[in-house]
Amino acid sequence: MAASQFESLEETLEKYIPLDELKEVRRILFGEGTKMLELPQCAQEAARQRDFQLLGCQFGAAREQLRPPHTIRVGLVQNAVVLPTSAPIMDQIDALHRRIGDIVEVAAMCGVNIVCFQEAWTMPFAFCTREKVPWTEFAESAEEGHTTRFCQKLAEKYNMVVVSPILERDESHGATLWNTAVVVSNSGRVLGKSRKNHIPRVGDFNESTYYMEGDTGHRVFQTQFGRIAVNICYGRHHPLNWLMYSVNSAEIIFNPSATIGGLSEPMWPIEARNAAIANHCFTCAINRIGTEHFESEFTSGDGKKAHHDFGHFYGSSYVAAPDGSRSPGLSRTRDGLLVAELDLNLNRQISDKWGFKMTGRYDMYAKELAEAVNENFTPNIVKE
Ligand SMILES: NC(=O)NCCC(=O)O
Repeated sequence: MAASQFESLEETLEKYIPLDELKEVRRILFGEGTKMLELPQCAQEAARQRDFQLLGCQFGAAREQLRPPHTIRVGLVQNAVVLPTSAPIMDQIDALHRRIGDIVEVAAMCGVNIVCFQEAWTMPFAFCTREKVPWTEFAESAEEGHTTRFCQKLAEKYNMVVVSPILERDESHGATLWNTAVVVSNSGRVLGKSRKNHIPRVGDFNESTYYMEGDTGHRVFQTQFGRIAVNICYGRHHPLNWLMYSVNSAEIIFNPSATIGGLSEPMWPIEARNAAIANHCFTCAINRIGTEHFESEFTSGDGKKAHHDFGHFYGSSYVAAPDGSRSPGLSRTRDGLLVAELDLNLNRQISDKWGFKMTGRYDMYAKELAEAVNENFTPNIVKE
């Protein structure tokens, strides 16, 4: 079966594992913390009509005497591009706006407080081509662009924080390009932006042709619903990147991504989940779906034949919790909305239990790392 047809690991497990063993398999693979979340009938019907998967799950926390539950809902959106990559740029962007508008309306029916879209959601993931034209024309101002205006309308209409990862054009700094997530508050105002810290140089991910490593550090955004941060795609391979958002007190770290089966699929279920465990926070990993075809052939610089596509973006978006549990993944092949209810009290409860923030030797790591980046560093190896 082709990768682009295999629906999901969860579906295969359910199909073939006997019911009495499935419970244990699920406990070991996904942890005990997640329950399915009942979503309104009208939302389910709308998702069916609009042809996307709608999945709900719930992460609880123990009741406390002094703090009320801190329950909020996040929405993770994964989607394929709507029009061919050769269509006029504005038509491609507007078609994606319409698709996302339809999905966000359903997120609102499900009571979502914070929604996050996939990396560079307004465009095909064209960086594999290394062509500047026409792809750089998809770039927009983070503060005043057409897409930010669109997200502001959604945010205000639905009282929802919107995390919108785009290709940014920064006119104030020499019209430079960045891979940026814009965070729009539920008031409709732009709260700020966070740029991708780590730029891939692997396989067909030739993004360094277009933009450089981000300069916004590890900022965290205080929203009405909780403190959030955005670790864009390739940053998920860097445990210290996750750590630094957590050092700045993020309660939820979103990881909008674009990645393909041939490259990263076995790593996908582990990295964001491990980050949730290691940092006592929630993480939300989002990946696009589909196969995007580009008119000009490009090579991967590996001696193999030139080709017109990247391979299959495998979706599988999921939420992971600090206790090690995780939601089921969305489909590998369909557009989808994952609605997850989180009790953010779980973060401190797990921190009190495991104490990684206490047992972590940050002073020692900081000192040794400061030495390691020194020009005269020699590795600390004991030899006979
Ligand atoms: N978009 C992006 O950074 N992809 C790189 C490949 C990966 O991280 O799996």
